[in-house]
Amino acid sequence: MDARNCFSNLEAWPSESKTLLFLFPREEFFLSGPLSGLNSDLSPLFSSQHALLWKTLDIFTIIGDLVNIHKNHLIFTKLFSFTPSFTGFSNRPKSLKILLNPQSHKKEATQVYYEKVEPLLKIAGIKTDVTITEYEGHALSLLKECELQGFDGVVCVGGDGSASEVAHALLLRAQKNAGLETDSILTPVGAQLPLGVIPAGSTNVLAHSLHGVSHVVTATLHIIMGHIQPVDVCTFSTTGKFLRFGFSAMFGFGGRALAVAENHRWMSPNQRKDFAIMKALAKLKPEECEISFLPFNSSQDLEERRAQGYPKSDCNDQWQMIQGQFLNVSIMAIPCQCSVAPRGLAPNTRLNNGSMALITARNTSRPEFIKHLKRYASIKNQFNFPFVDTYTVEEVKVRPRSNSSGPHPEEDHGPCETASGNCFPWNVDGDLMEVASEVHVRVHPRLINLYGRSMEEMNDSKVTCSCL
Ligand SMILES: Nc1ncnc2c1ncn2[C@@H]1O[C@H](COP(=O)(O)OP(=O)(O)OP(=O)(O)O)[C@@H](O)[C@H]1O
Repeated sequence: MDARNCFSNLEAWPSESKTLLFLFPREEFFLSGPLSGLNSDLSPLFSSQHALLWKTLDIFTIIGDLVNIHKNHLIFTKLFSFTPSFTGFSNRPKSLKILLNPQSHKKEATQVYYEKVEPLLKIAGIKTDVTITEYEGHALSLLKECELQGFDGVVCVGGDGSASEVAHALLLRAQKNAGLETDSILTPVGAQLPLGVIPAGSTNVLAHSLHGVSHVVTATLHIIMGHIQPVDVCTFSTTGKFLRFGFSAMFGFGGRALAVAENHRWMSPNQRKDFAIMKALAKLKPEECEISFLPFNSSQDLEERRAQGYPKSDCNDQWQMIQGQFLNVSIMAIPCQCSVAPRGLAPNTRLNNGSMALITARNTSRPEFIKHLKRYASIKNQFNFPFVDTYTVEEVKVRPRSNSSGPHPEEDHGPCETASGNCFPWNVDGDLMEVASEVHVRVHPRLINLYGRSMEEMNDSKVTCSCL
């Protein structure tokens, strides 16, 4: 029903204060009229953010004198109160642990939090405990030990690297709490607390994939409403040793470009990103490797598969293998949407379908590879190239055949040198992971709950309106 139809009967109402409960999924409405008696805390809602708030909140209560409805405007003579109604939102948090990376992107996370996020959390009556991280890995070490009893969720304000570090830390903590060995994690247990992601980084792939947009207020409102979205997570291990949890990874071009960027941290984030891509393209080289993968068996119900126990590494007969020279290998459990790839780096995967996209780009000419990269920004199919293959998988093993094809270790975009020999750069959620040998990636369905709602669910929901 059109939300405006709900109001057609209201003209007959006596002109006194009313309490109205409306359900307007994704409708855009504006309030206007003197806001007399309105709690001053609420005023930010009616300034620059109000249109967005109305679009995003599903249910809210208005107490005031409604005198007219004109197009999308609800006109009040008085407005005493305006509060989101949380009836039925059982996951709505009351207390949150906030981890804020002040160094993300152009160092704007602190301002973003205190100007845009905190006022909304305050209005919603949510208590917060903020830690501003002081160094890389601070969130991880803090979440190992800190008391989380009494918190309903953890929120990360930062970019993908920070969000991934916090997700990794929450999952590691869950394994320890469950008494599980963390040296080699085969069947991990899920994180105990949901994670909210406030985008304040340079790419914000996780927030974009969750909300369809990288938008601070939208992300905050999902947290306030307690919208929970289960999300698949990958484990990365090498020679049987667990390395980390993560959502996506790139090997080859994607790993090398990140390694260059990390070596030029002194540049501004945008400059660094452009420089790294240009340099990695200029020195484009294929990696000789063997990739084995276990195709996703979608015919089996997820629950059934979980009950059978994960992973299925022992089903050796199902494994497939490809080998040769690859310019890039992407392994993604989430769509990885971002401004340069609005449909996603892996548009065919979903947040929680229990599978990963394996996308391989074999060796080709530089212009052809660039054409493929440019397609990510367009509406054309980025995979429609003879050298690109896509697979839907549950597990992948990437084994670089030798280090000889890579450039000299002194160059900052090739295999790096460690005490144990050369190693290869991987880009895991925007973080550099350097590994000398085979990397084994497994997907674990719905291992973590994130605050948000998948785009498919939002698009599927029916527009309803109920007036009480
Ligand atoms: N105070 C700090 N100083 C330096 N590094 C930090 C600090 N706090 C956190 N970090 C680290 O900074 C890394 C990158 O941060 P983050 O991902 O938030 O920003 P970004 O790289 O700008 O964004 P994106 O990953 O979206 O491109 C994270 O891995 C995190 O561990």
